[in-house]
Amino acid sequence: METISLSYPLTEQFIATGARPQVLAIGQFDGLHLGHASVIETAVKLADELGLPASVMTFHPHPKEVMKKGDYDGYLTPPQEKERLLRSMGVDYMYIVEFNDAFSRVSPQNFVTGILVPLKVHTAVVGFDFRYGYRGEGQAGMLRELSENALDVNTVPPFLIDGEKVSSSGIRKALQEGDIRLANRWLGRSYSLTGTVMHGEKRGRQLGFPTANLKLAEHYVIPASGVYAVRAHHGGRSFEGVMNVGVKPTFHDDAAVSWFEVHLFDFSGDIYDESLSVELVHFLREERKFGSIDELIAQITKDAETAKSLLKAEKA
Ligand SMILES: Cc1cc2nc3c(=O)[nH]c(=O)nc-3n(C[C@H](O)[C@H](O)[C@H](O)COP(=O)(O)O)c2cc1C
Ligand SMILES: Nc1ncnc2c1ncn2[C@@H]1O[C@H](COP(=O)(O)OP(=O)(O)OP(=O)(O)O)[C@@H](O)[C@H]1O
Repeated sequence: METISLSYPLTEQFIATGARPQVLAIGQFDGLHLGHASVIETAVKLADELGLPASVMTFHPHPKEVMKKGDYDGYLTPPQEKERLLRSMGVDYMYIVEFNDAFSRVSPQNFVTGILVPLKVHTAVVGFDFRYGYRGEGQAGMLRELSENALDVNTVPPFLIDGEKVSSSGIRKALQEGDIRLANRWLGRSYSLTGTVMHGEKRGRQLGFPTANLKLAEHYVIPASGVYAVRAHHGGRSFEGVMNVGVKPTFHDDAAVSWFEVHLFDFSGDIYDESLSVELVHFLREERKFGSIDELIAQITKDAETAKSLLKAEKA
């Protein structure tokens, strides 16, 4: 897969060299959840049938971040993760269109005549509720007409689970409320955070539970504080473990910033400054203030046992 950064208006040089008949899925696609997968899989299948490349167009930064909408709270899948997932779905080209104030004012007509037509899009694949252009005034059904029949449109019906439309906003809400089960079900995989291992407060080792403190690599949607059973990936190897997301109230009265501390089972070694990805598989409990260190140790010992049995049950 090739990743191509674009900004509006497209340059003459890009139009001359980069445009090709293609099947293009368009959307924000933050999270690449099961609803997004149904749109992208439709594009990949259609491209295959037509013998054309399959491409995906997405926008960065997140429009809600640029528009300073109050409810913007980070990425479910920052660009690098989106790239990795799209590659694994068989996409040939990923276009990342720069989203800024000026782009937010481009009309639906200009989005079509200034981007889709010069890109030589053969078929645009979009979800039933896809909106584009200034104030989201453009609808899926208008794409063909706005292009003067230069492109076809394939509109994908809603992907529902238990009668509800799978959506990025639903996943954000579930993560923030500690409903990791629903978030993971809608994502079709476990929510994952990637970061660099930093020095912590050096207390973990004394507790008998050394922890890798994660400095998140991107502005992620932060899941609810509490303890999670996790699967972690480091340098091509995978480990199971437990993670605490929170402020460590047993030791701090007024901490404002969350820590992401992972204790990996069956691991010893120095991984400071290295990259670690952590999949949040189950929510175990809320973070608590313990009256003594012994009580905290006893609870973490129980957390580790619970995590091991839940993760084992999952593999069976
Ligand atoms: C599985 C797990 C659960 C934890 N639960 C809590 C908790 O409920 N309350 C709390 O104050 N700290 C909790 N902690 C955080 C520990 O206090 C922390 O790991 C310890 O302070 C060591 O971190 P440090 O070396 O950065 O100080 C938990 C840590 C882990 C690994
Ligand atoms: N559940 C779904 N079923 C079918 N298509 C979907 C679904 N969710 C999103 N899409 C489509 O995928 C593309 C990307 O959508 P977008 O990222 O805005 O979706 P979303 O998950 O509903 O986001 P949000 O919750 O922030 O509105 C759009 O074309 C949209 O119509």
